[in-house]
Amino acid sequence: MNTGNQRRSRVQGGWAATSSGASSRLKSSATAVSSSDIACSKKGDKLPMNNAISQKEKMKAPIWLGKNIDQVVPKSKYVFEYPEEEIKVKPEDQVILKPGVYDISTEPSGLSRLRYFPQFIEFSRSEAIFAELYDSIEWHQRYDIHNGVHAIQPRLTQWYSDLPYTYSGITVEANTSEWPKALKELKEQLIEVTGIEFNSLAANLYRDGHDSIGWHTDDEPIMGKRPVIASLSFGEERVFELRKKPPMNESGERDYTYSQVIRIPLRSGALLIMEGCTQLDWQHRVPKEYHDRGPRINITFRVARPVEKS
Ligand SMILES: O=C(O)CCC(=O)C(=O)O
Ligand SMILES: [Fe+2]
Repeated sequence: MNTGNQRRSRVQGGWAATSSGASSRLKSSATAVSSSDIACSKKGDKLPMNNAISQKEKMKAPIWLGKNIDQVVPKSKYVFEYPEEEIKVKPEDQVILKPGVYDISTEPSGLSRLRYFPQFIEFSRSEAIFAELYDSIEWHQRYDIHNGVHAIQPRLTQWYSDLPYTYSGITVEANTSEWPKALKELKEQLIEVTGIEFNSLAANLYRDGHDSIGWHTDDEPIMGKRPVIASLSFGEERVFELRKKPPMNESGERDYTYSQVIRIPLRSGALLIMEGCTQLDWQHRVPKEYHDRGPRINITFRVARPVEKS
């Protein structure tokens, strides 16, 4: 509502500016605009009195106060301003199907590298190995601890190493029992092709499509900072997924909504080697599947060394 000393004239849907009000603001910010330009007044019309707007009103008068159809709009008013909020776009999921060496990220921490050999072991041998491992490994049902709560692992496992292994809140004791023959042979074959002296292994038996392993990293201290992990698969094909770790927020949490995801089908006889910073900068998992899947065995060869106490 206009009060006596705040009176302005309404002209064709806009507020008629005063020479000392909005018009003076426009003059100072762009090319000089005369009061007749601004007010679209007929000759002889009276412009509102300058002193009709209080000093306070002039200060808070909105920028569009003097806008009118004849007004020359200073270009600078339409300069595009970038939104302050960061716009995040989730990169498209990638699928790796061809054999090769894949450098999946380069962070300040270093390079994360995968080596993928879909048919490292020929099919008939891999099926024979599956049968041998299924029968000869003493499979265990273990539990994870999440936030103090025990949860049954949706798979069976075994660990072979002179050292105990701690992950997901549980410690699996060292297991110095003799390795099944197939595992000894596979270890020698991998040492030969990689030059890495693997000395430990974790075995998983996924009984069907409902068995899985959740997002995790194999970053147990006994494996060192940039472990090389060689993973062999036998039996039913399952999809192995990796997702990039985003930076932590102020509360130490990570939001994976926009993370890059890589999928790799691991069929019987496939070898996948994770190395460099893959355990630092990425997580991996084998998700549940909702259609029929037969059993699958996965063996991950690792190098475990006692952790030096500082
Ligand atoms: O089953 C797989 O392919 C992965 C197993 C794994 O990530 C693990 O044992 O840490
Ligand atoms: Fe793992």
